[in-house]
Amino acid sequence: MGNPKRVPVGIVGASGYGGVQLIRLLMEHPEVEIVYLGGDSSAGKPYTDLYPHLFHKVSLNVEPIDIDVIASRCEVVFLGLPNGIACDLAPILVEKGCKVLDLSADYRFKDLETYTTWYKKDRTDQKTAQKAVYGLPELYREEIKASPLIGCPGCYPTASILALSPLLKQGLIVPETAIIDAKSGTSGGGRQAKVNMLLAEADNSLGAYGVAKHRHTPEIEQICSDLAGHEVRVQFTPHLIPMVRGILATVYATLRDPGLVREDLITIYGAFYRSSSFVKILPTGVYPQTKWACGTNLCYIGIEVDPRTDRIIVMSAIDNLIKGQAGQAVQCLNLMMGWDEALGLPQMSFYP
Ligand SMILES: NC(=O)C1=CN([C@@H]2O[C@H](COP(=O)(O)OP(=O)(O)OC[C@H]3O[C@@H](n4cnc5c(N)ncnc54)[C@H](OP(=O)(O)O)[C@@H]3O)[C@@H](O)[C@H]2O)C=CC1
Ligand SMILES: CC(=O)N[C@@H](CCC(=O)OP(=O)(O)O)C(=O)O
Repeated sequence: MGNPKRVPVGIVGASGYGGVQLIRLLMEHPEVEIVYLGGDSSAGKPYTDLYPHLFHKVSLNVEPIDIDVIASRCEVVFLGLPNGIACDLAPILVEKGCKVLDLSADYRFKDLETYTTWYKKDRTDQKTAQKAVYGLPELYREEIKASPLIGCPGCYPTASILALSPLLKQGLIVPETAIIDAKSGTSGGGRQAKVNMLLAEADNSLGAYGVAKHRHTPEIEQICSDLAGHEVRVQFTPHLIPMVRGILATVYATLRDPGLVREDLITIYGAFYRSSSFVKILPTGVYPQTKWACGTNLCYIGIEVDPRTDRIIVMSAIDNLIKGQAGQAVQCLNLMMGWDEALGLPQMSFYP
């Protein structure tokens, strides 16, 4: 029997990287109890068949995805599934009174036409999608508190948007000049086997992919447009880098006022993120490394200005599986439940 005071939580897609990261975080969270783990091909297996090192922590089996079972047992449901599946499950779960946090792209877009264009899936859940809030607490804290359904951001958008937000909100850059050059570790691609993620393919190499067509572009543009108050287009290029965890996004943009120096911008960023304890603005001349963020829910931001080109260069580092995925979802849950936003979320990496 579990502690009856804890909130019963289910994880659908528990066998994936997002799922196992949620388990790690939620097992240390004082207010919740995991009561359901759901999967597809892994259904029926003891969870520790999939992640044997957790044998002393997790005794649950993976169960088939049965919406009535999930809704009857869980007050909160995390969906860590491939894109295009949550939109069939979330409307029913929300209708049955569950709070839902979707890790996929299904509830990130206000405009479902944009979703359909990029994700090639027609949607019939417009009513549910309207209730969804983009799960980036640093920008939408109050909206998250009031919503039953959170569309948690993608990993690249989290790093990129946190780097650009103060600039766009305060009109400090020419928005169309923004270029995002981002690198991700291979866990960003999930646990399912893919040829480009084989050690022999990815190790000792670095390359771009999805150039001028990655699906995170419209997601980043949606939030940038919201911040700027008009439509914004950005150039986003992701790269796969031979490490397991972490994203480094380096963002370039032209400053409207060439008189601004890096110390001014560090002050502006510090003020913008004053109430956001997970965003760490680095001091003058310090640039972030992914290792500092790995294992934490932090986003480290370093700022530089090149007076020869009048460009600002903002470097943003996160752990793609924590601030870029499972940790951010737990941060949102804390807000939805009225708990301390930082509850159960790690703030110190294992570095060095
Ligand atoms: N990895 C990352 O850095 C980030 C990922 N995301 C997003 O989070 C979501 C989960 O990602 P991640 O954990 O990496 O993915 P994984 O590939 O590691 O896991 C996918 C999960 O979905 C289940 N699944 C696969 N196909 C189906 C299906 N047809 N029906 C039901 N369940 C299915 C799998 O179950 P089984 O194993 O039992 O078949 C598994 O539990 C994705 O939408 C991803 O885009 C968001 C931010 C960052
Ligand atoms: C390295 C790698 O493959 N990364 C993934 C991004 C993961 C993610 O955040 O994807 P969603 O928007 O689907 O949630 C990719 O580029 O497809």
